[in-house]
Amino acid sequence: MTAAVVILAAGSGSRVGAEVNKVLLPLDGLPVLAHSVRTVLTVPGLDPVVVVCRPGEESEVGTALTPHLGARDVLLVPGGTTRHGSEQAALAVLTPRIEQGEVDVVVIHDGARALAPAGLFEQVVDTAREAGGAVPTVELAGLLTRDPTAAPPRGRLVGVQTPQAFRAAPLLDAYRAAARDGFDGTDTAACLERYQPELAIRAVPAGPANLKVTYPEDLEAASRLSSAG
Ligand SMILES: C[C@](O)(CO)[C@H](O)COP(=O)(O)O
Repeated sequence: MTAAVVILAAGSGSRVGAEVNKVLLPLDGLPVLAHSVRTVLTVPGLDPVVVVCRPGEESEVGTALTPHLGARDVLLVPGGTTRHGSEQAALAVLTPRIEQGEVDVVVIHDGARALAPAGLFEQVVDTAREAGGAVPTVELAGLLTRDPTAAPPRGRLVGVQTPQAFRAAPLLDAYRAAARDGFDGTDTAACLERYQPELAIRAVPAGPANLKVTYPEDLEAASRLSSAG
C-alpha cells in the first residue's frame, strides 16, 4: 500500500502580488512548487503524486516540474474555485486506487510550503496509519483573539500547517458527505473533524521554517531559511 500525495497549487496567489501563480515564482533558482515535489519524490512509499493546478495552467506547471521528475511522473489535475474544490478534484482521481486498496493514506500539502522536510512527510504518514490523521502544528508566540478581553490562555493555541495526512477511506467518506452538504472547509482537517469526528487526528510538532509563501517578503524569508537549513 502507498500513501498518495496531493499538492495544491491552484490558489490565486493574490496576496503575493505577482502576475503569475506564486508557486511558479523562483525560490533559490527553482519554482516554489518544484521544491515540494522534489522533496516528496525522495520519500519512499509516496505514490502517486497529484499536483492540482489552476485550470489552463497544466502545461506551464508541467514544464516547471518536468526537469525535477527523473523517472517519476506526477498527475496534473485542474483544480476548483476553492481549496476544498481542489481537494475534491484530486480525490476524484484517487478514488479508484483507494477503493482498490492500493492507497491507504492521503497526504494533502500546500504547494506554497516549499520547505516542508522529507521527515515531516514520513512522520505524518506514519501517524495517520497509526492513529487516523496527522496535522503539523507550530507553537504561536503571541495571542490570537478578536476580543482582547476574552483572550484564551497563552500556550493553548497552535498554528496549523501542511502536510496533513489521513487514512484514505474515512477521508473519502468525509469529502462525499461534504459534497452532499455543500460544505467548503478551510483545510482538510476541518472537513474530517466535521464528518469523521471519531477519527483521531494527532498533532505532529513542526516548526516556523515550514512557512507558506503568502506575501512577497515570504520568498526572501524562505530563501534565508533554506540556506540556513
Ligand atoms: C491549510 C493551511 O496551510 C493551514 O495553515 C492554510 O490554511 C492554507 O491556506 P491557503 O490560503 O489555502 O493556501
